[in-house]
Amino acid sequence: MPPADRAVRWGLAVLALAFLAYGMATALPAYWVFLAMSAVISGVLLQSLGVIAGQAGMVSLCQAAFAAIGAWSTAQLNLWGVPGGLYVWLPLAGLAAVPFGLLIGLPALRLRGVHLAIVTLGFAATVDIVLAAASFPGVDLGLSVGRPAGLSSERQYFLFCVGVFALVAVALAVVRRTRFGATWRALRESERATAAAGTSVPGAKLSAFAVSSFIAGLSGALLAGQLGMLLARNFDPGQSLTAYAVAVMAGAHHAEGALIGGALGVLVAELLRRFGIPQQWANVVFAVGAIQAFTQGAGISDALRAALRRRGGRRLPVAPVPLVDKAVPQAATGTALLITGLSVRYGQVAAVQDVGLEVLAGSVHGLVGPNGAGKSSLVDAITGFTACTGAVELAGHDLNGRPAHLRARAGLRRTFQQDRVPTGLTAGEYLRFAARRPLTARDLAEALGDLVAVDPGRTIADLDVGTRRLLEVAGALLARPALAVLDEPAAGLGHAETERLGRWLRAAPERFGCAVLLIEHDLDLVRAVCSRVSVMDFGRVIAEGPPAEVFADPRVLRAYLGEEVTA
Ligand SMILES: Nc1ncnc2c1ncn2[C@@H]1O[C@H](COP(=O)(O)OP(=O)(O)OP(=O)(O)O)[C@@H](O)[C@H]1O
Repeated sequence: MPPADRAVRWGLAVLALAFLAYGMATALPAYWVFLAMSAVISGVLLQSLGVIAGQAGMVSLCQAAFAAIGAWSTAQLNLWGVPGGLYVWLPLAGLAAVPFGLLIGLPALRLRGVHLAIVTLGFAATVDIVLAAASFPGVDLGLSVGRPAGLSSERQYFLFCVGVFALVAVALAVVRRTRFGATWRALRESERATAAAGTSVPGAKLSAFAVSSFIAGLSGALLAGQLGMLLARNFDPGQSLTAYAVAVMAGAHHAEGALIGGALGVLVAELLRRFGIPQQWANVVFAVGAIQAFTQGAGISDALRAALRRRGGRRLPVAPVPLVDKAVPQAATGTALLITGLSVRYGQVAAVQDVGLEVLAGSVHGLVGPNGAGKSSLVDAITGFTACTGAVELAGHDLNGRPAHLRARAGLRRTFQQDRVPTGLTAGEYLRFAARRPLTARDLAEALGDLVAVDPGRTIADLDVGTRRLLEVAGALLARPALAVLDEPAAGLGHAETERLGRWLRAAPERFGCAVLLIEHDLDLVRAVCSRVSVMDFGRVIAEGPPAEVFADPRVLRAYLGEEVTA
């Protein structure tokens, strides 16, 4: 969708929310306004989960603890009488939660899944114990958190909460369009692919925790303003668990999902109360909803958006445009990649042994060999994903000891044999994320029209594996690296797609100013696009030269056919 259309759509959504909120504030009885306010505040907490769990794909079971820190800070600022009232205390409360978010983010650098869940739940329990022992500031004195003059009535405060929710929603929507936002969604799918695109995985995880804890801190401050007097049980670990289940069920990574989740949380609790059913049953309802969302791979907001998309019909594909334009960067000269004495071991297995390889700048160099020859291990070692001995130089710069994302930033890009393209992004978002540079509409149209043949707005989850593979190649080349290492890009492609890929690879040095190291089992493709080929067998390079010579080499025939061949 063009940015102008998106801005109009967001403007209309905010306007609709403002009208709805104003209508509710004026028409509903005071009790229902209070409930609606609770729903919106809980919606803000769910927005924080939308970042950490929904976008970045990390489990966090301590969001209520971050909210507690926000609420505690608000109560303390109230006790100190810091000027500005809630307008000032609110952002300060959000900021107060950030150091704790970063602290919890640190174990997340190494832990995933259930291990991270245990660490975050442990933090929630710790905060609960501390709060139970030392009550909120001002509570012992009977001092409740005051609201500024303009927010004194419940109706005014409800509208203020809606305003904060809308502000967070718009800010998150803006971030979502940026490379920063795309990074979180890429992280969710594959840390290796995120690093391969030149992004620091620790940085991405910590930033997600920082933003998420800030938003959770805001929700705590809003709750402090709503209740005035706070108790530890407002933020017990059970609240964090329930919030996680509701966020998954509702799809809190979208603003409407967070709002629906907040409303469901309040409505289910209210219904149970009216029918005299214990409140714990609400958790059963949300757990079932979360399981349903996990199995479907989509929460309520995703399902709603999918239904709207179906009603809106399919978009027209982008028209193909010619591949070569006039402003072609010149292919560089010299050496793009120089490897000397490189070895990789996995315990007793010597996967790569003392390999030397030179890829000339501006060339397409093939790397072939039978299964298990050590090609992928060599690629992992060059690109910083596997420990190795030996030296790797990119365009004269020593890469030894550098982590994968810094090698990518230095101009060494790669694709993966396994499908690692982040499915939550659209094709256009992925290319912008992978390219790490501003792409013109023409860049996008050429990549998506000529190589990949897909609309930039299509979500990658809807694309077949072959199309995703081409998209990954396009992303690596559009980054204009010094060297693009492509690990079996033609695997799973049809004949027409392989031909398109071949045309792109042949044109890549001239068009993108890069060299290509092509690891491939399709030897026809290798013959068609490579100026030189290296052949590996049992971890060593056994032959190197122009394709015609190499494929006639008896050692190569022996490696492939597994039998003695006389020259
Ligand atoms: N993580 C690992 N642990 C132990 N051994 C491994 C590991 N990865 C690869 N190997 C072994 O290292 C050797 C080289 O494997 P590698 O995957 O690099 O070969 P390849 O040429 O890429 O094969 P293919 O064409 O099938 O992808 C093989 O003997 C393989 O079994």
